Amino acid sequence: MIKRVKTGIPGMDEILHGGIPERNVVLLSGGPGTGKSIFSQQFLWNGLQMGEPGIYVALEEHPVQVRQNMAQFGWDVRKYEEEGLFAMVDAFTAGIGKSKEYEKYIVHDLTDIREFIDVLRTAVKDIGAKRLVVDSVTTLYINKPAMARSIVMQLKRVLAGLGVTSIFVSQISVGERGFGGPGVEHGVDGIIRLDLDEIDGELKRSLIVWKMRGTSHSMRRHPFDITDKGIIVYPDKVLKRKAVIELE
Ligand SMILES: Nc1ncnc2c1ncn2[C@@H]1O[C@H](COP(=O)(O)OP(=O)(O)OP(=O)(O)O)[C@@H](O)[C@H]1O
Repeated sequence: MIKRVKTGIPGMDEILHGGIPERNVVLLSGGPGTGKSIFSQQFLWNGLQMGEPGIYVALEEHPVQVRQNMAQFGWDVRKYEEEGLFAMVDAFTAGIGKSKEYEKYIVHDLTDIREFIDVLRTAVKDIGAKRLVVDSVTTLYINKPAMARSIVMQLKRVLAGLGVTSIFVSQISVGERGFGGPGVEHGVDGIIRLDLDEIDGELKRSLIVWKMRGTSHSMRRHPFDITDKGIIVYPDKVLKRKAVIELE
């Protein structure tokens, strides 16, 4: 029996037939505002509630902002940071400004993937992390798409080797069909895609598990909502992009 890591996101583990197989690297792909950051923060918060330490690698937003955003959903990570069960990796400020005074883990040069990996490895070992989120992995290779696969594979080797289950956030454009480029898509162990579609004059959220090595999973497109408590997925409903169908 493979071990699974429960996302704890209502409805999501049913779609994954129990959870994400341990050590998988999952690409969480979607356009702007589709809920990628909230999904991955909820994954880490739920891990903390289950006694699994986690790491959030912030490349898109200031770590202070990330903590604030999480607290809005009731996910106040500061206590866990003090207890050494949660770590924020600041890959946003490059250590410029006040950050260097209170951030413990800082990546100074994003073009140096070795430094990036070293900081992650140190953080994982320090807190005994079981879960890790890179938000977003796209930022690491936005200016060098030819390096995308190599960067993702290096990260995957190190993280899986350390026993961590990871979510890599992948940013795509509105209407883009893929998930972040062929090199990356084939390299990762799983792909979950979040979508936002205008249907009858209203934006509807849905997600689909496109692949997940090590397990069967729902092959349907499921609607989901974002609420004050985070994401809720509806495993008994299917979004046909024209209408929501209730399953028996
Ligand atoms: N409390 C809330 N209740 C309902 N919806 C919310 C709430 N807070 C945020 N949202 C929705 O979540 C969206 C932002 O989600 P998130 O930051 O996870 O997106 P993202 O996919 O990471 O986007 P980007 O790639 O642009 O950073 C907002 O646009 C809003 O629609």
